[in-house]
Amino acid sequence: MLSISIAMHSATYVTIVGLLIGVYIVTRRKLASSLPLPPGPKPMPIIGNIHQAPKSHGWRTYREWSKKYGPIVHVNMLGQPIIILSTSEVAHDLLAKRGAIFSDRPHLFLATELALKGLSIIMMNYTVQFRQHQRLQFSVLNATPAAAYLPLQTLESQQLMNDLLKSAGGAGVDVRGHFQRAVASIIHTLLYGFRVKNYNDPMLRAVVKLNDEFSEFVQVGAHIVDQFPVLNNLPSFLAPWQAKAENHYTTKYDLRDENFRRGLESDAWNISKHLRKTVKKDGLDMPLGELAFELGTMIDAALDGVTDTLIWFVMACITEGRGFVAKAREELDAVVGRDRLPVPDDKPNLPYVTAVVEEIFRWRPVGPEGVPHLNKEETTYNGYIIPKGSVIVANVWTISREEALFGPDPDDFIPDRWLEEDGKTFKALPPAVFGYGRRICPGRYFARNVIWIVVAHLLWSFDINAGLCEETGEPILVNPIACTYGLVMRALPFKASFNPRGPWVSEVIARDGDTYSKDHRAMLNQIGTEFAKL
Ligand code: HEM
Repeated sequence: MLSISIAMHSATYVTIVGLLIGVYIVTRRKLASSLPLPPGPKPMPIIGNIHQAPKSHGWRTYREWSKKYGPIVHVNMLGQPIIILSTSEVAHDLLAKRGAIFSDRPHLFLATELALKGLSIIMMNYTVQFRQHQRLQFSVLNATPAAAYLPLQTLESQQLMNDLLKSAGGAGVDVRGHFQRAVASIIHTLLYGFRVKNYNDPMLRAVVKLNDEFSEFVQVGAHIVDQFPVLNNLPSFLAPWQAKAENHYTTKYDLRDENFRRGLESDAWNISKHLRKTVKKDGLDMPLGELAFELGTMIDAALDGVTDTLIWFVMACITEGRGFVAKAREELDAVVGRDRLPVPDDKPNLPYVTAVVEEIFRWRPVGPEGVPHLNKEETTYNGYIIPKGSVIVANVWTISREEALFGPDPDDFIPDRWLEEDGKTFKALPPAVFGYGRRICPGRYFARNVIWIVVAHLLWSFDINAGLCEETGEPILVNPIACTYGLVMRALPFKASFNPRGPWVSEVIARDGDTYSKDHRAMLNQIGTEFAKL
């Protein structure tokens, strides 16, 4: 969590030591409350728990802490209280039921710097300005508008099956590029009116690079300036994060501005044009540059969350045995048959496939530490005090593994845990992956829809196995938990092979063939017609 490894001039250290002593004194005074802080590892004077802070993959340590100290843990990082919530109940009690005070975001310098410019919507506090953005998000992402995107999501999934079919028979492919292209194409078509046909498209590569950078910016405590904003007054050669933030901001601004213009100039309906109209019609106080960033935030959130969830599904197929795949196929064969791909209308009759999707979110939540919240007022909970301005981490990794809710063997991929004994009715289990309360992910309907379609198509179409070693021809062993650390948990690159599970698969996929000749403008205009009726 806290990797304060920034090389600094000795003057900086003197400043920091002074600040630490100041913070220690202030913190001690502040905590002279009658109620205790939640339990947690024993802190040292001044530095707090910094010596115990995990250098990376904090969610692993948080799980251990929750076993030792319980569902609500307090740690102190150089005076900054951090509260880690590890059961669904405490996360709901605080982040949802007390949303009025738990809906701000912590000051993470690099991310907040962008937010202050009105450009990182996800890191804005819950202000009037933020709520305008949220209204726009809901207007295009809620369940009803999201349903209008199903035909386009289905088309891109068909294109994906077509792309994967071409790789059949070989040693396997790194799927990230194929999935990124498909997800990027869906979201760029809807937002800006153009499809993305190649994963090496320079625009797509730029978005991916910026997302990787942002994922690092948002780690709690990754930069010492997050704890001590005063350090930002240092000359720029002592404050390397300033150039980093500025460069990130400029690159992002140019990219989003260009895409937004493309959207506005396009002759078909798209979300850029739709939201610009809404802003005018509703008289919202939002300059066009800020609206461009609203759209860019949706692009980033969709690309990361959806792509990585799909990659974890492939990982589950390779490493978690064939049991669930066979069961899903039995259902697909009975309901869909073998002469067409599954379609969204089949969903009510395919509960097991839906349970597979829920299990991916649980087994590998792509944001294992959620997105941090911050409480703007001091409050108490279950006999503990939660100081004002605490960073609140929903420990999604552990919440998704609560045996009391999800049953035994929480580290195993078992879709059946979502269903009652009849195999059809869903249990009322609370998913954690999309966050909580007023900041819950507005893209969750969109995400669930597209992930369901792609997973149903993949299960219907392919035997998915580990890629083969080029020299020996043997399957390459894949570590099912090897992943990056950041806001998003990405599987480390691995190869997977996609072979049609029968001759009918190639026939059906080839029958639709390449989808680029389809008129996506007509599909967009159809969405526009449906929006006009809402
Ligand atoms: C599997 C896919 C996805 C996952 C796991 C995911 C997860 C999350 C989480 C955990 C949050 C923060 C919630 C909180 O603070 O409690 C969030 C926020 C957000 N997500 Fe998603 N998301 C996904 C897909 C999408 C998609 C497809 C879109 C848009 C098309 C989207 C748009 C957003 C936006 C705009 C926010 C910021 C909301 C705010 O700060 O209040 N997400 N998402």
